[in-house]
Amino acid sequence: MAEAIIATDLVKVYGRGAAQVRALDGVTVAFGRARLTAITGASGSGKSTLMQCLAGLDTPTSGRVVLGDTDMTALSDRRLTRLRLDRVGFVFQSFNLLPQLTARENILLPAGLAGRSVDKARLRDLADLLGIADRLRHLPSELSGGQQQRVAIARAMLGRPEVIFADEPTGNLDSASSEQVLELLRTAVREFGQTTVMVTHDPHAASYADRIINMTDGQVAA
Ligand SMILES: Nc1ncnc2c1ncn2[C@@H]1O[C@H](COP(=O)(O)OP(=O)(O)OP(=O)(O)O)[C@@H](O)[C@H]1O
Repeated sequence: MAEAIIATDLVKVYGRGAAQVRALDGVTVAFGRARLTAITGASGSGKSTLMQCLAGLDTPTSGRVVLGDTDMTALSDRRLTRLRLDRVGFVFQSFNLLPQLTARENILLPAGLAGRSVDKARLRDLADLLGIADRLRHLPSELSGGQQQRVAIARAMLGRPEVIFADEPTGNLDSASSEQVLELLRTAVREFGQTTVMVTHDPHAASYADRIINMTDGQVAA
């Protein structure tokens, strides 16, 4: 199957009564395997809500999300947590590294939580590819923002998850570090066939994608 994720008729409503917001207003969209897809749109258009629903971090009010052959919207919270650990990788704007752990320990954390054995050779190769091989023993506070984000990308890639979700991955980076991070996400797609979905409001970041999905008022614009 050429699609890694298929979302059908996704609706997400926050709040009630007069304060009600339809953050997603009937979104149907598919994400191709081994492709880098960017989700763009104005502030408040529903980008983050869509990503949260696709990644199983939030539950849509109605509609369906299918990852591979699994209907995520039919899963219990416990199974959804397990699915995220086993099959999804995350990269966030704020890096989300644990400050008391070294770069290496941060990279290994999801594998530890999932009870997966670690491919040490892959860890070395990834660290080389991402240019952090000599930083692995350092704490996040001893790394630049760009290095921290590359550690977060290594963490997301190590277990070869079916999909990597990146939420504004360059939002806290200077332009040189942003270029590096975007090149590395492209490399992940090209070299490892890693399906990647990136939320960004930056047109330049979106230009690295194979495909751009534009959100307007909770809908995918034509
Ligand atoms: N937890 C929440 N409770 C209530 N309303 C919310 C919540 N999360 C998002 N919203 C609303 O849903 C709409 C879509 O928000 P969302 O964060 O998905 O937009 P976005 O496109 O990612 O915006 P930005 O680029 O500013 O991050 C907005 O109107 C927002 O205020």
